[in-house]
Amino acid sequence: MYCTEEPILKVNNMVKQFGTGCSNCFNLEEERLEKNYCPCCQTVYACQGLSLELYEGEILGIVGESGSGKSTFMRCLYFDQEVTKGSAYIRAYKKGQANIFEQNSQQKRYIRNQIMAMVYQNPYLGLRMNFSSIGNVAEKLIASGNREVSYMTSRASELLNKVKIPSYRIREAPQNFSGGMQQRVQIAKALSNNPPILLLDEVTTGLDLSVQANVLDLIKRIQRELKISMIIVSHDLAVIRMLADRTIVMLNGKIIEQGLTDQILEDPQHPYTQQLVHSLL
Ligand SMILES: Nc1ncnc2c1ncn2[C@@H]1O[C@H](COP(=O)(O)OP(=O)(O)OP(=O)(O)O)[C@@H](O)[C@H]1O
Repeated sequence: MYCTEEPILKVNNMVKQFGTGCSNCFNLEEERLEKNYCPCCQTVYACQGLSLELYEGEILGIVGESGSGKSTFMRCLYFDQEVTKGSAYIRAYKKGQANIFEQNSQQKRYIRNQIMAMVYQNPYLGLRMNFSSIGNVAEKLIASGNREVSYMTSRASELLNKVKIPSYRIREAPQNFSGGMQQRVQIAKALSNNPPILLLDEVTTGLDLSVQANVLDLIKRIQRELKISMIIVSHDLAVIRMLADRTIVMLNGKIIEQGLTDQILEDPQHPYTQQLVHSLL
């Protein structure tokens, strides 16, 4: 299925560096490639030329240890940070003909509202904690031009219902909710404008195991129902195993292995991936 279709998202050679670099950065490339920073000037090369594709209706998992560059990749893709170099094209945006990283801030806002949505590990980044939950979802609808109160109320209630926030609590602020509920409100908010792409960054990290399982089930159910394409980032291969059709393994800002999730789990090629898989057993 995935090979014959045009991808809905294509990222080419994304580079993100923190620091200005020095003349030694590239002379010491071998040494630097072993890590993700230049030992001379300490510039961090968080993403070192990442290229990937996302296909319609699939869940793509990105796994890697802390510091491997997963979150930086997501933040750059969602314009929370500016890329240093690279391009990305989305089929639903200008028919995939425009590099989204080169768009002006108004266009980037449009892409964040209509084309992609993000669920963050830290709900404080995705929600206004002291607004009502229904207000949080409505905010995203307003940002995309909706003004009709009755529509916004019914759409927000429908989405909060979908993520199993009890109807008698939808006017409560997320600051009163448990971690799992806050993540569910974030998911409802992210879905409000029916984006074709959903980005999920360590969304279950820090939650109790049973709460984690509920959120993962919810993500799976939503993907099945809405056929939305997702990129899910986690340091936990068990999370990726449960959700992802395809998996990318990152280390030191680079992709070291990728393939169907089953393939990666059954026959990991890179020593780091082998270590990850063995730690699951
Ligand atoms: N604002 C920043 N300034 C300098 N270095 C940064 C900054 N943000 C991230 N880094 C560095 O970039 C590298 C990649 O970080 P990133 O957070 O993307 O990794 P990660 O795989 O998502 O890990 P984690 O799950 O722990 O966040 C790390 O070496 C990190 O220290």
